[in-house]
Parts: sequence; C-alpha cells; structure tokens
Amino acid sequence: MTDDTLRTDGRGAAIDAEGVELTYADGTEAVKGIDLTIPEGEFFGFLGANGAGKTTTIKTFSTLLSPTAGSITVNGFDVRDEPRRIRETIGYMAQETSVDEELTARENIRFAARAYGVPKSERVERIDELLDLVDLADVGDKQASEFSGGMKKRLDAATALVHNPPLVFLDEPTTGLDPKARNRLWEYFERINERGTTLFLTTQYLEEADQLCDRIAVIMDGEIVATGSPAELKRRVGGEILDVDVPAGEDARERAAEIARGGDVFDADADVTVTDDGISVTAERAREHGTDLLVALRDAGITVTGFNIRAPTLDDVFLAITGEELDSEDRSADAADVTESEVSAE
Ligand SMILES: Nc1ncnc2c1ncn2[C@@H]1O[C@H](COP(=O)(O)OP(=O)(O)OP(=O)(O)O)[C@@H](O)[C@H]1O
Repeated sequence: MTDDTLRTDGRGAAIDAEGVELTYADGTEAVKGIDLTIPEGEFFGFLGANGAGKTTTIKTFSTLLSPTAGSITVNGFDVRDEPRRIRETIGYMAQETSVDEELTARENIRFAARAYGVPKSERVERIDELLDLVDLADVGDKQASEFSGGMKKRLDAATALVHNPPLVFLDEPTTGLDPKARNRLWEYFERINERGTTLFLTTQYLEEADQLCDRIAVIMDGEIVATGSPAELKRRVGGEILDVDVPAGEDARERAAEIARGGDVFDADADVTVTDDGISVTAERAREHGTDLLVALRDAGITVTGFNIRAPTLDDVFLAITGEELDSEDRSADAADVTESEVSAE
C-alpha cells in the first residue's frame, strides 16, 4: 500500500454520507435517509437500541452492503465506484470475533498482515508493535483458544489495524465483556485515536460513548434523531435530575408522578417520568424544590426510600430523545458471559 492510498483527497472527511437508505430484499427499511459527515481523527459514536440500524449503516459504509439510495464517500472514495480502495483503507472489527483459535496471537496478526498486503519486510515489526499495543505481547505465542473473551476481542482489534488504516469501524466491540475487560479495550481505542485514527464506534453502552466519543449520533428506526458532543446532548436535556425511589405497588409511583406534575412544586416545564425505581424529575431547579416534593409525597402517604439529585447522563439523553431506556438487564446479563478473569493463557 502506498501513502497515496491513505490520502483522503484533501477533503478532510473520513466519511461523507448523504441521504443514505438501505432496504433489505424482504422489504425491511433498515436505514431511512442518513446524512453524516465525520471529520478525520474524530472518535464518533453511533448509539441505538437493538435493531435500530447500526450494523446495517456500518456495513453500508464499509461496502459490505450497497446503499439502496444516497451517496457515500469513505476516505475520499465512492462506495459504488471504488469499493476496493475503501476496503484497503479501513479496518473493521465486527460484532463476532474473526480470531482463528487454532493459531497463536502472533499467527493471527501475521495472517491478517499477509491478507492486507503488508510488505514482508515490515511484518515482524508491525506484529510486535500491535501485540504490544493491545497488551498481548506476553502471550503472543500462545494459541488463541486459551484466551479469555476480552483477550480475543483485543486480538481482533489488533488484526483490524494491521494495515494502518486511517479509519476503523468498531461494531459493538465490548458487548459481553466485563467492566475490566471493557476498560482495557477503551484504553486501546483511545490510544489509536490519539495516533490520529478516525474511529466509528457503535455501542449500546451509553457510558462507553460518553467516555470515549467526541461526537455522538443517536439512531432510531433507521433515522438519526440527534447529533452532538456528549456535553451538548446533556445540555439539551437541561437542568438537574431528581430521582426519587418509591416502592412499587398501589399505583404509588403513578401517584407520585402526578404530584410532581401537579404544578405546586415544580414549574410546568418540569419533565416527570416513572422509572424502574420510582420517579425521575428533570427541572431547572430540581435541587431547590427537592425537599418540597418529599414533603408533598409524605403528606399524600407515599413512602420514599431514597432520593438523589444529579446532572443528566447520556441515559437521560437517550430516554428524552427516544422515549426508551436501553435495556440494562440485557446488558448486565451479557456482561456475565465473558470475564477477563477467565484468562488461562498465563
Ligand atoms: N439481512 C437482513 N434482512 C432483513 N432484515 C434485516 C437483515 N439484517 C438486519 N435486518 C433488520 O434491519 C433492522 C436493522 O438491523 P441492524 O442489525 O442494522 O440493527 P442494529 O442497530 O445493528 O442492531 P443490533 O444491535 O441488534 O445489531 C432490524 O429491523 C433488523 O431486523
């Protein structure tokens, strides 16, 4: 690969997409008109619930699917005219790892290096560098079948980078990992982004997007419904959030929400929702009027078991924008699947 391949035609955009639609053969309209420009070097997060259209979008941008409508330029190349050039200049870490368990970590990366045409003279150095980058240097000569899920994910990420692509797609790279394994991958992604690599990350973990991404888009039913930096999106929710824990039963939470909405405690523009634990009030001066609400609830005979005042998180942003919470139960069940402590390769 020549340096020329890595140029982006001086356009300054890693991805430029306009009016992108993707309808599957069975008529499912998975992507319904996406406009997106991602500057070089950005750490971009694409958030959405299961089935929102994240993977379909990534596959369209990475030339695995051809758009039904719209135009897409990736690294300066058109997806329809120059798909091969795009594939040479991107890395793609799919949801399922592509690690060959029969091979060692080093052999896996060497295989990818050969497939991507990395010159032979550069391979040994490149493989060592990547093993180091993802903290697998010590176990480079162990067979991947002995690795934990977290180690396999890191190895997979290393193979996606072997040809030094300026743009890397990461499709839910940390799903199913425990927090420790997830944190190690985050460090690695931050490192490659600091080196100048553009990252396009899809995730269901809002905390992940908050911590890593410069900018985020939220996709819902195939359409982008919000875009901005994590801080901008949180500001859009506005104010402070008062969470009040109310035990379930006898419509207590609904009654509590009615009292909070009643207008006596908060201004009419306060947003009140019933949550999994009680109620949540978003208001400019939630802190100031918090005690008034607690008194009003007590007077109405509603038991309160806890309360907390905080700044909005991306979870609040997601809820405000989509009207849905990302299912935390599913996510913690996933997290139990793979732990870093399973490591048996030491
Ligand atoms: N090959 C296919 N044929 C028909 N419909 C499909 C196909 N692949 C995905 N879909 C549908 O397209 C929509 C978007 O799916 P997609 O996988 O892009 O979503 P996603 O946001 O990546 O979700 P997940 O997090 O579950 O991967 C869903 O309704 C899905 O069922």
